[in-house]
Amino acid sequence: MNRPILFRQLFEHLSSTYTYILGCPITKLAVIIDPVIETADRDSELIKELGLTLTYGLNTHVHADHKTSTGELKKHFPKMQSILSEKSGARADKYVAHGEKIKAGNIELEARATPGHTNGCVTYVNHAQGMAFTGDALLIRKCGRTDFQQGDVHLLYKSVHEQIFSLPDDYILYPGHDYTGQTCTSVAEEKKFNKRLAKSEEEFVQLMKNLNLPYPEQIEKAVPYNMRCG
Ligand SMILES: N[C@@H](CCC(=O)N[C@@H](CSS)C(=O)NCC(=O)O)C(=O)O
Repeated sequence: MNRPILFRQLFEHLSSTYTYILGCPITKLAVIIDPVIETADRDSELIKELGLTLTYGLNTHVHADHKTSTGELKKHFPKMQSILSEKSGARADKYVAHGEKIKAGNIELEARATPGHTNGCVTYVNHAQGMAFTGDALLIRKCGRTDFQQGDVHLLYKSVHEQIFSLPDDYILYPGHDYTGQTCTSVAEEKKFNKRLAKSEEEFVQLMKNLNLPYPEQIEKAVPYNMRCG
């Protein structure tokens, strides 16, 4: 019998960020996706309680709204390597290219480049469990903004349609944030109900131009920190 993977979805309330832990039940090797500095102690304690050893700390992109805790987590798990897209232009221990696979025991994540929110955004797909971690490329019923960090509205539309909406309808999508209390969605739901991306490209571009969102509160500290944090 195939034993299920260990999986946790964790929330950091200052930036409304989701952090994910995926662990192999046999080898006890694990990865963490988008960990936040404020919750580094909570996350490392949980990983230890679950008997896991972190091998990789993945940032889906260079975050603008919070500091990553991959640097902090390396103090608890010295063998852990931080990972970012090769297109991120930031410091990391290892860089991933589109199509590359990240493995930790029986956990396998396919890196799919989904630029547009930033140029180094990656969606990680776990085909065995039918899950994808979209970072800020796709949020539940909406998507990441495109007004800073090399944001590109046309590229985001293409990324989501070609790399996320092309996944099987029943794959569960786990976002980088949610501001309304929701936790996950599915490819079928987002293709039908996403208020931005279920529209034509022209409508999407107009809508994104008129979002008028204030900049994230931590942007000035977070971006330079995340650019140099390995
Ligand atoms: N108020 C938050 C920032 C909210 C925000 O801008 N979120 C980003 C993702 S983090 S850079 C985004 O793309 N939002 C899209 C949207 O439509 O909400 C803070 O100050 O941290």
